[in-house]
Amino acid sequence: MVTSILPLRASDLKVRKSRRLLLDGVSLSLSGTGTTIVLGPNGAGKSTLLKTLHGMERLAGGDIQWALPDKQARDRQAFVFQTPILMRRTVLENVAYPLRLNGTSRKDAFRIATDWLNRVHLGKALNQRATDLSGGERQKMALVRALIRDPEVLFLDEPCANLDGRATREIEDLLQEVHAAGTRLIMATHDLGQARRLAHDVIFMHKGALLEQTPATTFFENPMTAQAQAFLNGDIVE
Ligand SMILES: Nc1ncnc2c1ncn2[C@@H]1O[C@H](COP(=O)(O)OP(=O)(O)OP(=O)(O)O)[C@@H](O)[C@H]1O
Repeated sequence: MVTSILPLRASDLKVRKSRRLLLDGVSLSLSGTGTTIVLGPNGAGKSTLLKTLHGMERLAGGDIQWALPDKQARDRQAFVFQTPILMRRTVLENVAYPLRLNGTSRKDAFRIATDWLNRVHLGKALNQRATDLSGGERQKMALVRALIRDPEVLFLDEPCANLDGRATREIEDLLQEVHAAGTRLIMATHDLGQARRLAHDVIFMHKGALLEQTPATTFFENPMTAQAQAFLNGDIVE
């Protein structure tokens, strides 16, 4: 019996907005293990790629196939945005929300949410309004809200942008833990140091095209394309 939504196979994806192709024929496959980091210069299409794979963008062409039917695949994925979406409720209610939607009782949802919040040292903030949290706290809250239904695949779009070193480290530690527990991570970042710390393989995007998908060591030591070499050198990538 097939129980995993992976592998994911995407072929010739095209996404068009305002007559511009934001994804231009992207094909890739993601198997069951590892952490994939999506790199590329500003505007390369990293966010668009993640949102497209998660089913948030309308395809102008191409095809996305999960190993299980779409409904099951959707239920077993989560997405963390660069700027967390906050409900005007308490931290506890925010984190418990996906479980409540799922039909979990209020008592059980609050208990599980409390455990998760303690795990990221937000136990003292349970009853605060989410909107009163700092940037790092908001992102930790968004991350545990995404994790609370134990997704098999977690997409993250620049989750540590604008965070200080300590908050970044806490989030990376949690990501390492959930990866070790079996969650497949696919994450865009601007931070090359973070990419080196977390990546098992790298997708390199440029102008809406996927130029490389290789193991991280190959990418960092021996990138194939001139654009990736320039990017790694800190040059302007044209
Ligand atoms: N709704 C839209 N309409 C038109 N163009 C858009 C739209 N959304 C994004 N774009 C453009 O599509 C391109 C790809 O955007 P995307 O956010 O996917 O890139 P990115 O690699 O994540 O960039 P960044 O690193 O700056 O976050 C950019 O040039 C962006 O300006």
